[in-house]
Amino acid sequence: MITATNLNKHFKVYETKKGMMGSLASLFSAKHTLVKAVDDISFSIGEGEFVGYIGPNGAGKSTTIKMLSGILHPTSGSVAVGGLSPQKNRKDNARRIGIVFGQRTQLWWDLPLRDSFEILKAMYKVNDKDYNSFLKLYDDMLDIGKFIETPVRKLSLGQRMRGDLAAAMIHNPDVLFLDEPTIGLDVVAKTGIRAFLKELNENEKKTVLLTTHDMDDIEQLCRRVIVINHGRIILDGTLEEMRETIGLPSIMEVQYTSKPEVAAAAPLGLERLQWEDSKVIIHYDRSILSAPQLLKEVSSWGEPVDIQMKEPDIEDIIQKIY
Ligand SMILES: Nc1ncnc2c1ncn2[C@@H]1O[C@H](COP(=O)(O)OP(=O)(O)OP(=O)(O)O)[C@@H](O)[C@H]1O
Repeated sequence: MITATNLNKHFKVYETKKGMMGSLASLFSAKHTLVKAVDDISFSIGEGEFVGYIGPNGAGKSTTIKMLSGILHPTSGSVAVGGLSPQKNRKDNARRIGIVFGQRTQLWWDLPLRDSFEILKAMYKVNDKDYNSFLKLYDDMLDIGKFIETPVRKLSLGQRMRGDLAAAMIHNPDVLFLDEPTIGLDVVAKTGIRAFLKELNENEKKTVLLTTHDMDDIEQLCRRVIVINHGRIILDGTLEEMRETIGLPSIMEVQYTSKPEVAAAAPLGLERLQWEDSKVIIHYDRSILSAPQLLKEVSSWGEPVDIQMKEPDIEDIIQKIY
């Protein structure tokens, strides 16, 4: 369904000098550095897959998505969506894909949400019957009926994101590219968006490529993850394989009634300890040390009043892969 073959995108970044004369000189200077934003990557995603595309800031995720959606041309190599090149068949590709960039909106800021939908309906030449089914389905799944008459600028971030997701699906594409769709959302809004994406994949059979910095998105939605760093793929496999390869650390935060007395001899599997007054943050390898074993250990250090389990950030995971 989606393939990238020996894909490269290199950007020439020209050296800029300070001051007016410097800026003028830079115009004629040939000095530049080459940024290999995407560096010889290949992958293939089948119909109906839900794949997490993860990596630290500047890894090359957005650049890949921009090439898959036809916004950018590869320096070399190729991409195909449903067998077609997005660069050579921009219009056909646009009908087949939906895109959401969490940091930007494709909705018209001052218009009610419904007007944005109607503009997109006209752009994609969606007939009335399909449009009405779309409105019904997305009201059921995202509750958009509640705020469809509200100008986009007055929507909460969670509502705006739901509007953006619905807008990306107005022409019923088979493939969805999502670049950080849960960024900045609170827990409740994130849960709603995840439930919607799960339904879209499982019931509507959409193929999804998701970029996120939130490990919970990955855990709850993706069976497969592609990890990219410095433009290169460093891991492509199931979540279980990623866990095995990395020995994924888990985090437990324990709040005590007073400063705890941590035992000098750490149990096997405990990797890192951080103190913040009466709170202790523990990074541990759960393939060696189970949560119940750790709970028993931390209970002997003092009187816990609150215990929270956390997943590591994507950045922690990438660091661990290296
Ligand atoms: N138009 C451009 N000109 C020059 N360099 C660019 C351009 N676009 C991206 N880059 C560089 O390419 C690299 C990859 O950027 P990209 O936006 O794809 O990363 P990302 O993985 O999406 O990061 P983030 O998680 O921060 O969004 C970075 O070093 C970035 O500075």
